Amino acid sequence: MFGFLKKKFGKNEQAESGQPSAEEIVEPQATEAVTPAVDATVVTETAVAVEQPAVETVADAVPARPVDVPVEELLPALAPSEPVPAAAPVVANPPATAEAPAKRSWTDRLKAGLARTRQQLGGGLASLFGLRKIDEDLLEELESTLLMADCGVEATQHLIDDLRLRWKRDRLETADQLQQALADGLNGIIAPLEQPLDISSHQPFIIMIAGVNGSGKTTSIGKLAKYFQAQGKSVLLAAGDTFRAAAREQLMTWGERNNVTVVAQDGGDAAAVIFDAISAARARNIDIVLADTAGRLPTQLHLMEEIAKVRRVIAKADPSGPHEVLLVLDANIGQNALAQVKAFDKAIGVTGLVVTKLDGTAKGGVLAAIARQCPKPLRFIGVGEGIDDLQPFKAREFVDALFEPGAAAVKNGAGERA
Ligand SMILES: Nc1nc2c(ncn2[C@@H]2O[C@H](COP(=O)(O)OP(=O)(O)OP(=O)(O)O)[C@@H](O)[C@H]2O)c(=O)[nH]1
Repeated sequence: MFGFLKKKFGKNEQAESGQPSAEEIVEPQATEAVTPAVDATVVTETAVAVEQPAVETVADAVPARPVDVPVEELLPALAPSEPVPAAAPVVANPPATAEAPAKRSWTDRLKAGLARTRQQLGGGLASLFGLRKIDEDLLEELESTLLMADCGVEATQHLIDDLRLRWKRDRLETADQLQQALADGLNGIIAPLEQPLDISSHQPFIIMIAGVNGSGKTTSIGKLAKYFQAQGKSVLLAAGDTFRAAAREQLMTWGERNNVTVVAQDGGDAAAVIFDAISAARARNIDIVLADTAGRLPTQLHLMEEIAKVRRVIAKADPSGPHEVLLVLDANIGQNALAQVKAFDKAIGVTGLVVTKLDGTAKGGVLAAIARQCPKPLRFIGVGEGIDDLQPFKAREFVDALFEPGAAAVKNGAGERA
């Protein structure tokens, strides 16, 4: 919490005019393995791209790069002898104990992560259902419970209407039956959000990551890098959060952990870093580019304009890109997520969502609100800080974790209609 505040304050005063000082391509373990010839290809390709007339139209976004500058000057960190900056923490082998909790299955972690929302929803329902008969008063109380779990007015109304219908039509009597009906109703609402990200259409597949300060962008990039690597894909990270000094190091740490190349720059222009990262990825036949961006609030209009520009520059680097614009939402913000989706969508055309920190909140119902009011494919959900704590969203799995079968009856020792 305090760390978050610290970061937030450190970043709100973002300098917009910083120029790049030193650009780096950091390859945690493979620095020696990359031959100068490969590096030269990367830079050459970058230079060629810059020569294209179209790029000149975004000169305001990308610092002008003389095309005849020697390779070493353009991207000095490409030289194999260049060491990783001292400021970059090296976590090549994180302590085994740090990863130990991640040995639990995803289902277990999801259940544990959703404990607070389950307590709000499932537990709240258990106490509602357990001791009384199903009637309109109970439905009314249920409505409040759903609203308190941040399901939002629209989704809540929909769920209650659906429940009333099932209660009468299916003659529901027991707490478990009602809970099951609610689970089915919720599943019906959020199932359309389940649209797994297909990265097979382009190579490199460029994923731009956006969101407000501290929503979990950089952490999610680290987790995604591991996730995609596990699918047999090669990944390159672009340290496009050039405003917060620690963000670059944070990304490098994730790069170290996953043995993934990170293209970074000491300060300077996010668009330029991402542009170069795309060129590097193309030269190296990388499958996926994960491009970080600085956090910003939708109310910071100049920063929203800046991120729109970053998006345009990505399109200059690859006319078909970005192939995915992921908005990272902190589940703790509840209903505010809706405003964030709308604002970022307007600025950069959001194509998918990541909802993080579902483990720290009782507001997991916000997924229902998103599904009803601003449906965007929910690609991934995060339920913890561990590297494996981010996985593709699966509606039924989510609902099952929220409503464990039998919870209502067990919790109260009585599930039958009174
Ligand atoms: N509990 C929990 N913490 C998370 C999750 N995802 C991210 N975090 C934490 O949230 C904090 C902020 O994450 P960052 O990845 O730095 O967020 P960011 O959006 O890159 O931040 P800025 O660059 O400041 O905008 C870190 O302490 C993360 O460990 C999650 O799913 N659960």
